[in-house]
Amino acid sequence: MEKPHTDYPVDTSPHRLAFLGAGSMNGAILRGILGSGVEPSRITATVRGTEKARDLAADTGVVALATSVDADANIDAAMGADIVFLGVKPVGIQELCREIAGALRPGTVVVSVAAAVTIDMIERSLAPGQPVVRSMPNTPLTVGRGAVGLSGGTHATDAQVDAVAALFAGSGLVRVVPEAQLDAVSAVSGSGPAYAFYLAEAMARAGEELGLEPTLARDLARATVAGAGRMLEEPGAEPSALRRAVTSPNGTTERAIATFDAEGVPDIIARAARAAADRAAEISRELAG
Ligand SMILES: NC(=O)C1=CN([C@@H]2O[C@H](COP(=O)(O)OP(=O)(O)OC[C@H]3O[C@@H](n4cnc5c(N)ncnc54)[C@H](OP(=O)(O)O)[C@@H]3O)[C@@H](O)[C@H]2O)C=CC1
Ligand SMILES: O=C(O)[C@@H]1CCC=N1
Repeated sequence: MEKPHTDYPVDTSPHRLAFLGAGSMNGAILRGILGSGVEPSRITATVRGTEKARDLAADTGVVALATSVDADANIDAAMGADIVFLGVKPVGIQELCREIAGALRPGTVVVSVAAAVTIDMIERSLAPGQPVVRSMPNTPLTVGRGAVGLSGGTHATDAQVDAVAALFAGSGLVRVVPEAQLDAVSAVSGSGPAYAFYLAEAMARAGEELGLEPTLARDLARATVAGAGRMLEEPGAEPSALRRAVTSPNGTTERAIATFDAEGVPDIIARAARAAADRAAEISRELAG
């Protein structure tokens, strides 16, 4: 797989990894890491359902355990691991931490991918001194095109944060940020793939309204959003310059962009991102009780 832009060397060390919860997000991280060349034999994953565990093992080659039939699955997976990725919903993170706390070695790094669960909440649910990294990844990691913000906890050394960054680096852009910025990262890149897919959905509907066959409208929209995204990966690519290159003076695109501007689309996007960040803060308050 072609390597995305990153400032971190890609991990080549023989860490053993555990993915506790392997749904949309942890599943995407797992597949991205495998795509960057990490051996499946280094990875144990857990899910609740047996069928999901079977499918995951068949699809990826990792060991996949189901908590519904093996009550100790999370403990068994965490016990041998150097780095443990917590990939359950925010409301389940602290309980999962308490479940595995006694199985972790002092040097095992616990990486949360959950929105809104603070480092403090995670550290308080683990043994004192356990290294924690809080991350905000996104699902394009699965195709090696992710974006990840991460922050080290109180007991995580720079080397441990770098080791986690290096794991992500094989499948996406990685930036270490202050924890206070992670809700903003979530609002831009964590949720961001959904915004791009939403645009593709809306463009397809617009094509249909203009008389295109539904399949044609969907294919055109999909190819266009994917193609535009690919252009943004070229060295030195600037969204505004690429947009201007499509926009002929007094042409068709100019009329479309003027409509977006007149309808306040940039403001709507800013308000949507603000709503996402506010929701993260709200979930943090709910979890803190
Ligand atoms: N989806 C996204 O784009 C992003 C998600 N996140 C974060 O990722 C986390 C997971 O979200 P997402 O992947 O969307 O959710 P999913 O529901 O897709 O995945 C959750 C996974 O956790 C498993 N699971 C639930 N409880 C347990 C348990 N006690 N032990 C082991 N496995 C368990 C589920 O198993 P089963 O499948 O068998 O039910 C499932 O595989 C959330 O905290 C979210 O904030 C962060 C950034 C982006
Ligand atoms: O929607 C959510 O809560 C998660 C966090 C960012 C993307 N998905």
